[in-house]
Amino acid sequence: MSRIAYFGPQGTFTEQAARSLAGDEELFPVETISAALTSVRKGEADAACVPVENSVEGPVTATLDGLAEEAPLVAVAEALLPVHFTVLAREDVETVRTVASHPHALAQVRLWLERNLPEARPVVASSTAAAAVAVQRGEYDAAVTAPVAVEHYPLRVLATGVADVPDARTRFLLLRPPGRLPEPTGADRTSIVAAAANRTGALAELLSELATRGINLTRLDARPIKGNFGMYRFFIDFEGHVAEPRIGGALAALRRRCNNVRFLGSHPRADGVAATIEPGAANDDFVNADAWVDAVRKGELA
Ligand SMILES: O=C(O)C(=O)C[C@]1(C(=O)O)C=C[C@@H](O)C=C1
Repeated sequence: MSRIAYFGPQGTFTEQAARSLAGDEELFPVETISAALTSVRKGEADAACVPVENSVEGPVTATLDGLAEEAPLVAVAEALLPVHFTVLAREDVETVRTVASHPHALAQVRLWLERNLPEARPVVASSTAAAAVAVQRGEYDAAVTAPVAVEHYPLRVLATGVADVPDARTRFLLLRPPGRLPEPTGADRTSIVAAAANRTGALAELLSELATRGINLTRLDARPIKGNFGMYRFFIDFEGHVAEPRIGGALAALRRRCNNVRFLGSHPRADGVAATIEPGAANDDFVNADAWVDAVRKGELA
């Protein structure tokens, strides 16, 4: 049976995302994002489920860095979860003095903590569920967790539905080694990571390859190339599927221009939003234009 490694332990948001993406695969938790990616690279898992971006706190850098380095992995599916938290504490705690969670979770409840647990010092844990485990062990007084965590960690519920920003969401990826790609649906997302050359206008040139083909970006993040101070790689997500001529053409152009470009997948969007098509930038426009050039080359048209 195939297996999906997810960023755990049990009771994380990532587990919920993995359950929503899994078919009959067996799920197993690992302690870190990097361990989830490694288990696929080593063949211990067929796929990994990890968070990639949050609407309040931005990119999950461990995922981005882990995808840019070592053996390639590609995203074949994504999940988008609404994020509101439950705050759990040990029964014996009267005043909460320490509250643990994943850094992305703490960032999403900063105001709530200041107002409701003013004496609590925030402490970073490897995940929301790891924070609940630490509270059970007596290391901290309270944890900011996913709502499902209470089913795994019987702690006292101090608050539910906690979120500084209503409608916060996190997007998760299901990653596999390169192989067959999901079919295009018309509402797809393609992801790449590219290192632009270190010269004036290099990033603008790279982005213009997408803009001139009418390709709408959905995310752009820069991450340092470790060991090269001042050098960055760019993670770019955009609408469309590599099977489409305009997307294929853009990737070929980026391959020509960039020091380094890695394909990170084309898969259906979880929100089902169809790609924006600018006038003259539909797939048929590209196919017809190529057919015209072919005919011109053969002397059949002018
Ligand atoms: O710790 C978890 O429960 C996770 O799944 C990680 C994570 C994240 O990395 O953003 C997922 C969703 C929430 O935004 C908080 C934490």
